[in-house]
Amino acid sequence: MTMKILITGASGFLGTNLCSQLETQGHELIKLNSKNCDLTQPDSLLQFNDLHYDQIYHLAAWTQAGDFCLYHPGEQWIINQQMNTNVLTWWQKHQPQAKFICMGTSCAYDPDLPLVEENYLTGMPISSLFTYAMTKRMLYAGLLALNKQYGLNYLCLVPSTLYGTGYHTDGRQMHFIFDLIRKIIRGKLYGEPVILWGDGTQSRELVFVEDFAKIAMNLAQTVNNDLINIGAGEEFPIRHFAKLICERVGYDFNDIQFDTSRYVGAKSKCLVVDKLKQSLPNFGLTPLELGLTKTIEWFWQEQEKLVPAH
Ligand SMILES: C[C@H]1O[C@H](OP(=O)(O)OP(=O)(O)OC[C@H]2O[C@@H](n3cnc4c(=O)[nH]c(N)nc43)[C@H](O)[C@@H]2O)[C@@H](O)[C@@H](O)C1=O
Repeated sequence: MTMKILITGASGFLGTNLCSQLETQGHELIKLNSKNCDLTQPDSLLQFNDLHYDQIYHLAAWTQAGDFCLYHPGEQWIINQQMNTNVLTWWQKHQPQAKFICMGTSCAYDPDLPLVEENYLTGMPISSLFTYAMTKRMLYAGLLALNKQYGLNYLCLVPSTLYGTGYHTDGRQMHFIFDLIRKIIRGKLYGEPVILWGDGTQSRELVFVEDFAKIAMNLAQTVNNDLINIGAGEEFPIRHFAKLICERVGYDFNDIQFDTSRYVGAKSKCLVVDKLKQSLPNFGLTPLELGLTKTIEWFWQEQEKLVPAH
């Protein structure tokens, strides 16, 4: 069955991948981005009322990786609250028949508790990401409220860090895996020192973006009114990722320096994925080694933008 689907954040990293897979399935897409629809404006979505959507994917969020959240909490609160409120209001008023699928964040969890769905609204998020985390908790609170009062149907997906081809190339701060690749390639090409943040023992897990998009599309068809973690279920220290990249780029891992004065964030961040496994028992993720090889190949293709000589 082909569907009418509206997507916010459609030109972002996940949005691009998701749209291309939805298009392959023949769905009719309305793709929104910050250029064709300013979601901070209350009436910005009214122009899309002509269609009645089967699904709305709300992917847009105002954030960047690295230490960006430390320095922009005020803007993050205002912009994300405005966007989420406007999108939810429009859904309730004009598109209540649509299934609403949106993104949570792993940093909403209290790092001292197990990262299991029941704890999403429990305890305190890590202080460096507090504001962003709380806006995502409020988005989820909005889903619960609209479901309770109006019976609207939602799905909230909580991703671990995504990686793969098609990440942004416009100079915004990068999630660690892309920054590691960028720095190690620069070390290889230009002999620049490779300086990573922290002592490299902090751990993260990765999910290949194409896998994430497939999982999201699958769960959107089968799961109603729930919040589900989407992770690999296995995390590795930053050093491990750096070693894998060094092997593929041809750079000596022993030449890497670690700056313990830089942003570290959570020491560990591995989502409990029991619910995901119950919902999709047969789904296998792209192995890390393969996903990393593909991501590095894409980096080389984008060399001019991602690792320019100056
Ligand atoms: C999904 C989630 O993702 C983000 O949270 P994060 O996981 O803390 O951020 P990250 O990917 O930038 O770093 C992961 C780890 O890697 C270490 N690290 C080492 N060396 C580099 C480095 O060179 N660059 C970066 N960026 N990190 C480095 C860094 O110190 C940290 O320990 C938030 O944007 C948040 O908004 C969010 O939702």
